[in-house]
Amino acid sequence: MIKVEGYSGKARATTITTEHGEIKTPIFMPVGTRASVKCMWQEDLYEMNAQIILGNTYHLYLRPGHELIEKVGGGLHGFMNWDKPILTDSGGFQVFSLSDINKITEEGVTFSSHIDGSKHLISPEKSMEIQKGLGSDIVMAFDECPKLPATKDTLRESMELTLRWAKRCIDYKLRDYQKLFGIVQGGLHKDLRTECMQRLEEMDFPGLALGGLSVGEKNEEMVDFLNDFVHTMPDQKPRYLMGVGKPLDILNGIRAGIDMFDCVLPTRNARNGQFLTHDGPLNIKNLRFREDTLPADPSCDCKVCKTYSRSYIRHLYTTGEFLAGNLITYHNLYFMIKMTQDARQAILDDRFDDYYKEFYNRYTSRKW
Ligand SMILES: CC(C)(C)OC(=O)NCc1c[nH]c2nc(N)[nH]c(=O)c12
Ligand SMILES: [Zn+2]
Repeated sequence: MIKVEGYSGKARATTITTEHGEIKTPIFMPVGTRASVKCMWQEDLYEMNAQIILGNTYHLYLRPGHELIEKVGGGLHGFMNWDKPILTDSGGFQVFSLSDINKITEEGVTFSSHIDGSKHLISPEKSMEIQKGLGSDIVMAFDECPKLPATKDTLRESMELTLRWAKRCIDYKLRDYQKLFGIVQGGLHKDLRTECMQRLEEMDFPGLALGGLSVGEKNEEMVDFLNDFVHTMPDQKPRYLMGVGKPLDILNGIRAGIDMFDCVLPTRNARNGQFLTHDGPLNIKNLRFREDTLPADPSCDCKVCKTYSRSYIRHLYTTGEFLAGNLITYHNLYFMIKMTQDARQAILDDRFDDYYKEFYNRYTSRKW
C-alpha cells in the first residue's frame, strides 16, 4: 500500500507500507544477494538508515536452499536477523547473468548451477514458492530479461513470455498479501512498454517494476525513455527501476518519477577501492592520496569520514587489509542513502530541480 506525499515536477515522495514496516521513498536498496550485504553487519545497515535490502531467489535457492532458511529461521528475516523489509528478486535475471548453460521454455528456465553444475528448473511457480519460503515483503514476478541489443520482434516475443509468466505468478495466490510486483519489459520501445504495462495492470499487481533498463554507459537513451514513460505509470502504485544505478542515474530516475532503486555498484566498486563523493567518484588506490589527511568525502558526515583519512584507507587497501572493504562499503551505502533522503526532502520542499542541478554540477566537476 502506498501514500503519495508530494510531487516536485515529476519527482515524487511516497510512503510504502509492508509487513515489516514503512519505506520512505525515493529509496536506495542495498543488495544482499546471499543474505548478506557484503562487508556490512546488519547493525551497520540499521545505523545508516537502510530501510529495505534485497535478497536473491536464484542464489538462496542454490545455497543454502529456501527450505533450510524457512526451517532454521522461519524465513530470511529470522535467518539473517534483519527485521526491516526485504525485497527478493525472482531469479530469472540472475540465471541469465550467472549460469552460462540455460534454456528457456514455456515452463521456465532450466540451468546448470554455477556452483556445482547440477541441473535445475526455475519456473514462475518455483520462483513464487522460493520467495514465499524466504518470507520476503516484496516478491518480484518471474520475468525474462532479454539480452540487448535485440530486435523489436525478439523484444515482443520475450515480453509476451514475461506476461504469460506474470499471470502464473499472480495465480500462485501470493498477491493476497499485497506483496507481488509485476515487471515491465519491452526494451526502449514505448509502445511495447505501454502495452506490457497495461496488460500487467489487468492482472492488478500491487506494484510495478521496470526491468531491462540497467544498461551500461548509453544511459541518455534510458533517461529519455524514463522521462517519457514513467509518469504514465499508475500513480497509486510503487515504481521500481531494477538494477539502477550510479548516483546520477538514480537522480535521473527520481526526476522521471521512480520511487525505488537497487544496484550492486556502490558495494562492488567499494571492494575495488572506489569511493562515491559529492565531487564525483574517487579511487583510493590513486598515488595522489598517499599522504592525504582529508577524509574520503569532506562533505560526508558518516562515521568513516569522521574518523579515517584517505592516506590511512589507501594504506589499508594497498596492503589488502579487509578493513578497507568495510570502510569504503559503509561510506558508499551511507552516501547513496543520504542522497535519496536529501532528494526526498527536496521533493517535499518542491525544490527538487535545484537539488538536482546542485548535485549534478558538483558531482561532474571532475576534481580528480
Ligand atoms: C542489462 C540488461 C538490459 C540485460 O538487463 C537489465 O537491464 N536488467 C535489469 C534488471 C536488474 N535486475 C533485474 N531483475 C529482474 N527480475 N529483471 C530485470 O530486468 C532486472
Ligand atoms: Zn562518509
